[in-house]
Amino acid sequence: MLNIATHSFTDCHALAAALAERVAARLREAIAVRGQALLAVSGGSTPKHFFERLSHASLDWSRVQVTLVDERWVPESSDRSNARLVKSLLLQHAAAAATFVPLHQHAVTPEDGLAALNAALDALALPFDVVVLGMGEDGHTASFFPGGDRLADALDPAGRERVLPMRAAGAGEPRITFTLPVLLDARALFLHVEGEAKRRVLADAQLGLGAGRDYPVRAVLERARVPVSVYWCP
Ligand SMILES: O=C(O)[C@H](O)[C@@H](O)[C@H](O)[C@H](O)COP(=O)(O)O
Repeated sequence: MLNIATHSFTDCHALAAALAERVAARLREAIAVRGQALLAVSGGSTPKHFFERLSHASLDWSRVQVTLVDERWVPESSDRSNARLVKSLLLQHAAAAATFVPLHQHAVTPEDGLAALNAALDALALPFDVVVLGMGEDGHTASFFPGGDRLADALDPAGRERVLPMRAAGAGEPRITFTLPVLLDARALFLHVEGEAKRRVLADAQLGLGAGRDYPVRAVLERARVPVSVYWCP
């Protein structure tokens, strides 16, 4: 039995507001208990309204570290950069006081940048308090792409790496991604999915039927130790 709580909205702005409030509450709780909070967000197009709402949340952002679940290996000057997205939409207003830990390093390939990235990640107070995942219509989440060259390593329950490079036909540029064990250590897991096509993909992944059995997102749903809160709107 999968541990999933689904929150459906008819209006995506209402979803963004509700998700931002839930995430903010978890960050406040972490600050109250541990004096700091660690948030990992996804990039792509889905989280834009959510980022805008969360950027106004009233909490002590100076105690919050923000990073990405995964990143495209492009400089911040690229429109494809998730860091650029987070900086422009999330790290503004109240959230401008947060500390951002980017994944992309000044190196040509993710492999070349791995040592520098691992050194930078030592600053993170893992485990994550909150992880917000997205999902693609091919069933990928984070950079766990179907057919990804390091997919098995990234999903390996016994894997020791915090991050791994990933290349896949559907990924565009090379990626860097937190591995599944690190993401599943999170104290709270959210999956933000919008649109009818993705609803069907997620339903197939939940049922584990046909193609759904092999969708990488199913590994998250199956192995999560905390409930996965799915936030969906059409
Ligand atoms: O960098 C990325 O692409 C992401 O972090 C990725 O995992 C994303 O969440 C999905 O691809 C959904 O992307 P959209 O929101 O653009 O559909």
